Amino acid sequence: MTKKLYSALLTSFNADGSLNEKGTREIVRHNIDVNHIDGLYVGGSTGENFMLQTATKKRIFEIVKDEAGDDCDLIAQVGSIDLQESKELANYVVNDLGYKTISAVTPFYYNFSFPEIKYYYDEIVKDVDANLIVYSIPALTGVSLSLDNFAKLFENPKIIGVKYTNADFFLLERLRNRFPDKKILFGTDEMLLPALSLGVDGAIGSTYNVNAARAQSEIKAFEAGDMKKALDIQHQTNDLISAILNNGLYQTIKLLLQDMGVAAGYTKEPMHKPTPEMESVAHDIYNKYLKN
Ligand SMILES: CC(=O)N[C@@H]([C@@H](O)[C@H](O)[C@H](O)CO)[C@@H](O)CC(=O)C(=O)O
Repeated sequence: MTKKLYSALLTSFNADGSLNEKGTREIVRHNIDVNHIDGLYVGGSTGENFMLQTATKKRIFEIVKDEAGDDCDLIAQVGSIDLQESKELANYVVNDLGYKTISAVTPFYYNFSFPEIKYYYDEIVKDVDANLIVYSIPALTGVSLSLDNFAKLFENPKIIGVKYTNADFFLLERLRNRFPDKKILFGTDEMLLPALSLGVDGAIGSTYNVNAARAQSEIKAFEAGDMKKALDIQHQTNDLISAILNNGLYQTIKLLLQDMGVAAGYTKEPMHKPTPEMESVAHDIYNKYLKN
């Protein structure tokens, strides 16, 4: 399989919202030992990163690096609307922990100009010996980068690609066509097959924590030219994802991991803890789509 599959790593929290180190380590191990994942995207949306204090973010990066070692590729998402925090996190994960690749979400909330966004990225990566992958997720940040915006960001040789979580497949095709040597990792699990057909280098997503086997089979079928099999698998995957989304995304993935024997813990407030109904639905989803 030449296309790489990364899990957007979940973080395990205790009922009181504190970090559950043991559970987070179990999620890492499950991805490596059971999912045979190519890599982990640490500190992203799925890790509930944007609700965490700097010290907690640092502890998670440290735990994951300690647990994973060199067993899989690691990308540390250090983006923040506090540029100083992003630079502090970049310096910590690269110089203290040994991460080789960092990522940063487009700065959001204050409607930054593109020159301010370019400054943000160049500042984050300039003082560390690492490469950076832009994290573009317009639906959640409200920041849509144009093809020319990407071209300007990519002028920095340390900015090696993009985690593209966007339904705009025309822009995706234009990016692939114009930047054949930049890494494009696709972030919408429901649309993996169309993204593969446009030539992405791989995928990063939340549902791969529990559905990596199907995604790997889909990629293998695609690479073997069996589009019918690949589409059949995408249909199965999207039945699963629809059920997960309808039941509560991160809560349900954590409940599914618990059915797999992984202490995935709770989500962080204000996200609600699962209700008995959600727990029952998650068990049904596991039994229907994931039980071996
Ligand atoms: C908002 C969100 O969670 N997006 C996911 C997807 O994997 C998404 O959960 C999946 O496609 C189901 O909708 C990823 O793009 C996010 C991601 O990679 C990250 O955690 O940074």
